[in-house]
This record gives sequence, C-alpha cells and structure tokens, in this order.
Amino acid sequence: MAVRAAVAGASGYAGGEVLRLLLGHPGVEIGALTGHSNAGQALGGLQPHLTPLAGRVLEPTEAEVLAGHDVVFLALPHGQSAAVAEQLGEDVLVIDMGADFRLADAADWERFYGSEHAGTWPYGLPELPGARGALTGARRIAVPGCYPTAVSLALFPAYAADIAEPEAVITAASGTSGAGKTPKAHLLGSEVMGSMSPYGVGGGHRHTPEMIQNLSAVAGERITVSFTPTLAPMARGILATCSAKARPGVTAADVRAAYEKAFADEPFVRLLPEGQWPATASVYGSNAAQIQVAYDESAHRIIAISAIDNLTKGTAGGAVQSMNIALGLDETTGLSTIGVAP
Ligand SMILES: NC(=O)C1=CN([C@@H]2O[C@H](COP(=O)(O)OP(=O)(O)OC[C@H]3O[C@@H](n4cnc5c(N)ncnc54)[C@H](OP(=O)(O)O)[C@@H]3O)[C@@H](O)[C@H]2O)C=CC1
Ligand SMILES: CC(=O)N[C@@H](CCC(=O)OP(=O)(O)O)C(=O)O
Repeated sequence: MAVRAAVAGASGYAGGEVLRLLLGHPGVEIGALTGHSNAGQALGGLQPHLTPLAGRVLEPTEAEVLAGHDVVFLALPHGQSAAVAEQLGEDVLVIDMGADFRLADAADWERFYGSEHAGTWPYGLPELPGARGALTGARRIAVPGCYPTAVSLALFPAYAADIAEPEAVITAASGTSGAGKTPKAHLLGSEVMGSMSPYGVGGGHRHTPEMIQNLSAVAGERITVSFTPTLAPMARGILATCSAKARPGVTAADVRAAYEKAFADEPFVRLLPEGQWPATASVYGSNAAQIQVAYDESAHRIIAISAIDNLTKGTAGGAVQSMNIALGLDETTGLSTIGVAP
C-alpha cells in the first residue's frame, strides 16, 4: 500500500523538487501541499513543470493540514520547522529539508543561525559511516545542507581511511537555486550572468560547522574546515573542490584505494575512472554524485572533487533516499542516476 506524503513549502524550490521526485515514486501517494504567502494559489502557476499537479491548490502550512499523513516533508525557511514538527505525532515520518535539526552542538547553532537550537535528528546522508543504521525506522530526519552533502561525500573517505591531516580547505561553486526563490539583489540575472563571485568568506558560512561535524565524526578527531562558497551562473549544481594534506607516507595508491573502498557498493555515488572529472552538467536532475580524487605529490595533498545537483542529491533526492531507508523500502526507489544532456 502506498504511503501518503504531504509537502510543506510546496511553492519553493526544495518543495518543488521533492514533488518532482515523489511523482515518480511508485510507493507514494501525494497528499496535502502547503504554502505561506501563496496559500490558496494553484500549483500550476507556481511550479509549472509539475504538470500532473497543476490543478492542486496550496493550503496554509498548519499542523492540522499536515496531520493524517504517513510522511511530511518540510521545505520551509530555517527556524520554521520545529513548531510544525512538534504538533505531528511520533508515528509520522517528518523529514526536514531545512537546517533546524542538523547540528548536534547547540552553541554552533546559536552562533551561525542566531536563534535557539531546536534539537538534533538522525542525519540524512546515508553514505556516511553508520548513517543507515540511524535512519532505519527513524521517524524524524534532518536532511543535510547542499554544500555539506557535496563536501562530506568528497572528503569522508580520506578521514575514514586515516590518510588525511585534520585540516581541510574547500571551495565550492553553487548554482543560484541554492539560495531559494525569494528575490535577492545579488541573484538578479544581470549580477549573476557571465560572472562568478564568492560569499561567506572567512569561516562565516553556516554550513561550515555542519561539515566539521560530519568529517570529525568520521575521523574521530576535530577537523578544521576553511570553506569558501562561490555563486556560479547556472540554475542547479554544486562543484566542490576539497583538499587536505596527506598523512606522512601516504601514496597515490593509498588514496585511490580509500575512495574505491568507500564507494564500492554505493548506488548513487560514482568514483570516476582516473583521468575523468566530475561536472555539474552530468548530474543535472539526478540523484547521482560524481567524485574524483587525485594525489598532488609535490604539495603532498589529497584533492577530492564532487559534483551534485544541489536540489536533487543535495536536498530532495537525499530526502527521498532517507525516507526509503526509514520506511524499509529499497533505498533507490523513485530515484534516478540518469542525468539530462547536453
Ligand atoms: N535550494 C536549495 O538548494 C536547498 C534548500 N534547502 C532548504 O529547504 C528549505 C526551503 O528552501 P527553498 O525551497 O530553497 O526556499 P524557497 O524560498 O524557494 O521556498 C520557501 C518555501 O517556504 C515557504 N515559506 C516562506 N516563509 C514561510 C513561513 N514564515 N512559514 C511557513 N512557510 C514559509 C514559502 O511559501 P510561499 O512561497 O507560499 O510564501 C515556500 O514554499 C530551506 O530551509 C532551505 O534551507 C536545503 C538544501 C538545499
Ligand atoms: C547558492 C546559495 O545561496 N546557497 C545557499 C545554500 C543552500 C542550502 O543547502 O542550504 P540550506 O538548506 O542550509 O539553506 C547558501 O549559501 O546559503
């Protein structure tokens, strides 16, 4: 029997992407769809690519509307999820695509988000060591941020194999959809087209503590992270270039072996053959992550590069993958590694 899923924030980018995936999921029936300023509007005018749902009208984001579903996806701005989630029964699987329940350290939360910490839920990045166990049977799931997904996938194998020093330097380029639909001056077409620009430089980006949390848990020691995001003139995609100094004595063969071991059985992560490089265009609209790793002998550094679609593997695909695990379904149900090209 199909599970009934509601989506709160169905007018936004993350809500739209989870609906796109759920429409192709054989085990899910789509229930209530909610919005905020767009409550009362038909979805067809807000998400015109979701043709089968064009006639559906958004309801207000209220617990009474979301109650009575087996699964509730929350695609709301930061800080809005807890008040809704606490009114939903413990038997309802609540999947938060916002940041509210990702961090374990309340001080980190308060420093980077400036509000009271709501709590910590099982973390929806199944590829991390131990994550599938915590997700199996879970009824609350925190979906990772898009940059932490790309970066954690690229670097955790090096820390799991203890071949990297505990300091990582990361630059990542993201498409503009990562910033959501709400109009912002720096996202105007004339600002973004034909240009790339950094932001959140110098340790200020709120995804930094999430990366530190993930990598430190794998390494068993604190990993420092210097993270610089950049905005790229594309709608979707993240390309993360991550590097860390190799431990003394580590060879190129050790590096390759660590990554081959980490991803050997992963359905959505592909370690590319040597000489091929990840590209955002190759994962557009798919739940795949492409990874490549190189050993820079002269600098004695490990360079790991990942490409994901920020809205798919980076948000809604990760959410559906985690839902599948929580409900005991095949992890790949309703998810594709097939991209769109050219
Ligand atoms: N875009 C991305 O790549 C990623 C996004 N996320 C997370 O997903 C969540 C949604 O992001 P995204 O879809 O990009 O954002 P959008 O701005 O595109 O959408 C926001 C959604 O939240 C609703 N909303 C706005 N204000 C409120 C409010 N006060 N109470 C309840 N609902 C509200 C909006 O409804 P309405 O339009 O009707 O006003 C809309 O449906 C965020 O927490 C974001 O961090 C996570 C990973 C990646
Ligand atoms: C391009 C861009 O602006 N990206 C967003 C990250 C999007 C995301 O995954 O973040 P949350 O779920 O944590 O909001 C940013 O840097 O704030």
